[in-house]
Amino acid sequence: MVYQLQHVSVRYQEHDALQDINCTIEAGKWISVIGQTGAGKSTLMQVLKGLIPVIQGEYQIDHQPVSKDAKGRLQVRPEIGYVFQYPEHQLFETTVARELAFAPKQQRWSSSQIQQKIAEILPQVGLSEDVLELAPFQLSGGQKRRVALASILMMNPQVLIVDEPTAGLDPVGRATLLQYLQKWQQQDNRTLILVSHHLDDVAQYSDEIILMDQGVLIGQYDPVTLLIEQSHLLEQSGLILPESIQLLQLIEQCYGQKIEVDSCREEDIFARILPLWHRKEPNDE
Ligand SMILES: Nc1ncnc2c1ncn2[C@@H]1O[C@H](COP(=O)(O)OP(=O)(O)OP(=O)(O)O)[C@@H](O)[C@H]1O
Repeated sequence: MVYQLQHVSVRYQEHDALQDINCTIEAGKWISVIGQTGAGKSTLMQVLKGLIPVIQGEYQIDHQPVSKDAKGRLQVRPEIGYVFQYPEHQLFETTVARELAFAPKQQRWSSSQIQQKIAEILPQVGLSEDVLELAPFQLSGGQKRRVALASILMMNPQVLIVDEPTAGLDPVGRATLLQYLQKWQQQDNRTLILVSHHLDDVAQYSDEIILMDQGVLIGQYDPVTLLIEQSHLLEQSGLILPESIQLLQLIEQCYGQKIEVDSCREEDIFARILPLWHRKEPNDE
């Protein structure tokens, strides 16, 4: 599947939330959307999911225009799973098992189909069957978020939008959740769209990054192009570079030498920095 926005604008009352957006989301990739608060990230995601209409421009799926009326936009929804920011606020059933079964029951799945799917999904999000009979309010923040994610994965979306999934989680919880998302995405050529303020997370996992600023799409880049070669764009948009890349820049300045990198993953950056560090003192030829 290919999702394309062509010259799309969205307005809330008098405020332009998205202005003349062009972007292409291709299947099988991890695409991150970054930008400061109010940049238009969630609005862009709602357009992709078909939740809000575009006032100008066109939304196409596999080169076919998506109808602008509510009925046409409804057809987009099943194939795209959307985990909202703070999804735990949307857990409303009395037990986790009932929560996970809710949407499949609406689609008239049999009980055994539901049980089979729950058994498949729980380990994918790092939950054990022990949580099934617990009430959502008995779970930790991280567990609630995983239950919310599991309830969306139950319906087999091929595209998953996750809006700030790591907000409020500690570093271990963040890494664990993102690793589960990566495993999910890498199976079956799936597409994951991560909305995030955390450039560290984005640098670690993305195939492509969409940078937004004040309703404008600044560009869609691979991580090395944006975080290394065009890092001034991030600074202009008020975003702070990951610490590993700040360190890379500092070492380049100290040694007066450009360090070539082909990945923005923290471990790959350190693998390039350390040999130079061990070899010589700064500016000591
Ligand atoms: N329902 C709405 N009615 C009016 N204005 C809105 C509405 N939703 C969003 N906006 C405005 O549109 C702009 C873009 O909002 P959006 O939520 O898309 O930004 P964002 O980048 O996702 O921000 P955040 O990182 O804080 O979630 C903001 O100025 C916001 O105040």
